[in-house]
Amino acid sequence: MLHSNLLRLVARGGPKRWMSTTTKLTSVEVNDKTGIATLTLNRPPVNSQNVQLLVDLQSSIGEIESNKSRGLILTSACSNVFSAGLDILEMYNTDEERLRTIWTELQNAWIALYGSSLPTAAAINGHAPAGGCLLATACEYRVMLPKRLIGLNETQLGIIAPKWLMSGFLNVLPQRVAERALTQGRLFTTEEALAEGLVDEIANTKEEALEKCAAFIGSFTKVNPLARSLTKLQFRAENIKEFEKIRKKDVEDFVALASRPEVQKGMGIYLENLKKKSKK
Ligand SMILES: CCCC/C=C\CC(=O)SCCNC(=O)CCNC(=O)[C@H](O)C(C)(C)COP(=O)(O)OP(=O)(O)OC[C@H]1O[C@@H](n2cnc3c(N)ncnc32)[C@H](O)[C@@H]1OP(=O)(O)O
Repeated sequence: MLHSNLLRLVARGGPKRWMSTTTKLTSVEVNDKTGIATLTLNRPPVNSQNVQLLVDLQSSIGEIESNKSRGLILTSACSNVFSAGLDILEMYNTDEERLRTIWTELQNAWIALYGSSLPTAAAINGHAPAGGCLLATACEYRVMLPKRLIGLNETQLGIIAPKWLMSGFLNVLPQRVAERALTQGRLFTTEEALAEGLVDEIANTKEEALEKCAAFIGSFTKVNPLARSLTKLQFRAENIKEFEKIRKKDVEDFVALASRPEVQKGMGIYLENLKKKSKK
């Protein structure tokens, strides 16, 4: 009996169980041994964040919080991209109501992750521009694969990242470095990101990145969970309060900006260039 149970565990790749299926654009797997949940973004080819991905992400975070996991690791099912940020195709040539929904769900996903009381870590197994960087910096710890890119490149698209979107970035980078990077729309290589403190460690494989994230979460084993989470949230309270004050206006500001003809035109050109590059 014991032997056949062990064989089943080995066949499943160790003491893991699936908590939700991949019919959604995210999936959750909890390691029975460590109690740590891995939340995987699964929208190939680049995990661009459409409304559904953002809604599924919130639902997976809620699931992990309610199943009493010990921590959350965010990662990607795409081989070379953590997340390419907001789905530009969804923002291009659309109506104001859709833009309102996109931005509201981005806000909801960010606050669910940034304000989570659980220990959170990102195993950044690929590029993480814009909204990808937003999710990674909403976590408490980041481990990234070599020779990938991460940063907030919004100004390159002719758009302005609002204050809340910069919060995580500003939590980890000195103001001087953050200001320069944001105004330049700079994407950091993994190695530059490590040198500046934007990521905490480099790992050579996704598995190693997941292990390093799990070790970070494991470092809280001897800390009282309530004391830990209240301390974390004290650090984040000011940013969360400021965000709550402006969140409705921020949606309307985004809709006004994103529907401007010159911004729409810029998105069209940006998309065309992306497509040209991917066909090369
Ligand atoms: C007023 C608006 C405010 C918006 C504010 C904020 C935040 C945002 O998140 S805006 C999104 C900004 N994102 C980017 O600038 C990233 C763009 N993508 C890339 O740089 C690369 O794709 C990336 C480095 C992530 C990956 O490179 P590759 O692995 O080489 O993949 P490809 O470039 O070949 O892409 C494959 C395929 O995906 C399409 N794609 C890529 N990114 C997006 C995106 N963000 N939205 C929609 N579609 C995207 C790309 O065009 C290719 O499509 P096909 O040509 O049809 O294969």
